[in-house]
Amino acid sequence: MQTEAGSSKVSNPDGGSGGGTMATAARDSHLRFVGRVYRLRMLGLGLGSLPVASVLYQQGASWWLWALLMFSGFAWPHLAYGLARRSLHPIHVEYASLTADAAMGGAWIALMGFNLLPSALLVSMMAMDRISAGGWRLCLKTLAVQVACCLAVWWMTGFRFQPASSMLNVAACLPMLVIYPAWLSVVNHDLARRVRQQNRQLDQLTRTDPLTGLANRTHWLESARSEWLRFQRNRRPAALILLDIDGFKQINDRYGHAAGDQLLSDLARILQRGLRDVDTTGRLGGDEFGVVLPETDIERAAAVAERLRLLAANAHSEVGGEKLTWTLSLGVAAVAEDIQDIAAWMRQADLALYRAKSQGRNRVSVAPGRSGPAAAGGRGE
Ligand SMILES: Nc1nc2c(ncn2[C@@H]2O[C@H](COP(=O)(O)OP(=O)(O)OP(=O)(O)O)[C@@H](O)[C@H]2O)c(=O)[nH]1
Repeated sequence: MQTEAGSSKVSNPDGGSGGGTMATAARDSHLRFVGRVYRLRMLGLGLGSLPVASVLYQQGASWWLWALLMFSGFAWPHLAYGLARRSLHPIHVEYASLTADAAMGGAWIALMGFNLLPSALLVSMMAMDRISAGGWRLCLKTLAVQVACCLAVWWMTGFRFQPASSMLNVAACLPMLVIYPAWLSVVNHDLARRVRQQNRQLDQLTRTDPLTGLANRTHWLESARSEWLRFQRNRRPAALILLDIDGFKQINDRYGHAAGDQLLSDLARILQRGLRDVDTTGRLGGDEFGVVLPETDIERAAAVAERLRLLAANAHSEVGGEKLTWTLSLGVAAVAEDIQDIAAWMRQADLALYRAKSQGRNRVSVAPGRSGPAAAGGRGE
């Protein structure tokens, strides 16, 4: 509850600057919060009525106090829910209702003559509820209202003070004592689980290219950097492949941007099928993709690049009922002692890719390194 209550501070229910969608999302989130508080209020006030009823019974209370108890215990939760749901600002109405809950709690404590156990139970359960809904700030704010209301009613009822709790009072407290904290824990646990799940989804979104589902540039570079670091520490081999669709601009111009997008997705599928799970494939931007190959020397990386080239050359994309064939150019570079950082490693692979393009495209070019001079794979057709 804390999370959604907190979100009200940044959202704009009027939709002023954030637009209609944001306002609707904020309202939905506030209504979910209202719904959760409604269920808790029904349970809490319903169970809380029992100890109060036990004290009223002992006092031989008048009918209007019983009527008031029926209202606050069983009618008020529905009224508060209806008011919040109908309001343009459900969150504001809900906070007002939470404050009213606290005021009623304070009044009942005074009306019970501070009967010790029921009073302590009401104070602690309401504090738990407030902290869960809005943190310490809401708790302290409503506590002040609770104390003020308690003192006012105490004064109006002639400062009655009967703190002794009977066995009946103790028994009447038990259902609330047992059920309410357990229920609140379930609700909070469920909420924490949902927040964790949303964080995971958010994390996934920030790492993924939305069109292809591959790693985005930032995530891919992190992966390349960790391989570079592993080489620095343990001298474990690794290689990068940078690849680019040949003449992608013409394909876009001729068949349209949507066809180009489809081709990018097809390429992503080919790369995922043609590589190991430990390899990281990412879209670096436009039609440029990269592969990080851990535990792979330059010869094996060149063979992998050649396999990808052939897979792409033999595949086709369906564009408007037409079969479209396309090719890749690929540059390969292995990590080596003279590569000072990830930017230098990328530069090597990029130069190799540039060479593959300038030598006629649809080919693999390997960066010159300690393993030998620059080499280029053939067209294969
Ligand atoms: N469909 C589509 N096109 C994109 C996207 N991002 C970039 N592009 C286009 O990709 C094209 C890339 O063109 P270039 O960098 O000239 O590459 P190319 O045409 O493949 O030329 P070479 O690489 O030299 O073979 C540009 O026309 C971009 O507008 C995208 O997300 N979807």
